[in-house]
Amino acid sequence: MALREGDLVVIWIDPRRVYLARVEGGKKLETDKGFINLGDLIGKEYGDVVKISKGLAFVMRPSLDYIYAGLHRPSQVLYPKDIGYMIFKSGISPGDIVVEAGTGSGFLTISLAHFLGDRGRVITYDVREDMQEKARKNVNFLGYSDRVEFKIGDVREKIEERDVNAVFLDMPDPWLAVNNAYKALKPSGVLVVFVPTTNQIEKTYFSMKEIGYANVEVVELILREYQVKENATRPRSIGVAHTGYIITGRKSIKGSSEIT
Ligand SMILES: C[S@@+](CC[C@H](N)C(=O)[O-])C[C@H]1O[C@@H](n2cnc3c(N)ncnc32)[C@H](O)[C@@H]1O
Repeated sequence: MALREGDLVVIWIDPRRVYLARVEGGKKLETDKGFINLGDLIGKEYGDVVKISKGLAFVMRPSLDYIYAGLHRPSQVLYPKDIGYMIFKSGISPGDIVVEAGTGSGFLTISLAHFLGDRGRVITYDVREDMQEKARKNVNFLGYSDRVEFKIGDVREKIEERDVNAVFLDMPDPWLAVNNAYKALKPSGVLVVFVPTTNQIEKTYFSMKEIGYANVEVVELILREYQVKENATRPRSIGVAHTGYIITGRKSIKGSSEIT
């Protein structure tokens, strides 16, 4: 289908130059490899290769991986390998309602909104208004504003929602919020927590067990990227060595003391 004014596109020049933009008459995307007039994309199609001032660019339909690469990130963000597993373990489906804290740059928020679809809803809390303003820009830019509700609030003190399908916590002291998450969840709903250090695991794990979560598990996902060269294919020597740990558990209405 031909591209129209307002369509979202990924402009791929090379692996280190991937840009997220909207087709817009009179607007330019400037890069160190040349510029592209975004209005010139009207009538082109996803998959086309177009001329830019100093070479060529591939015009792609935005998928979550390139949306991720193209957005601004004012805070430490979750990595795709962790987000993928967190969504998988949460048991959520399109159309579900989830609560999240903290919003940060909104990368998990966006991934959840993308996955939950038009009928789904993400209620995202942060204590910092400035963080949410930046995340809101990312959410609006992607056209997901109807799927996301921003709330300023400390989830250690209160989570207003009830009967939600899943709660996601990426904040410094999640063990102080697991009780409020328990109250917010539907029976059998899943709490998913991300923490970067091992001392946070123990505090979170034992708080969850004490409150009555069942199936409490902790994992770390290790991702290794490869460079592929003839007769020299091997793991890349640079990359992200550590991200964090994922703790998951389900709300059990009877309490989890007899269930491990
Ligand atoms: C590491 S960032 C979250 C990044 C986010 N998951 C992403 O992928 O972009 C942590 C955020 O938690 C917020 N935060 C810290 N304590 C909180 C609390 N008690 N309640 C709500 N938000 C909190 C911080 O202001 C910060 O924006």
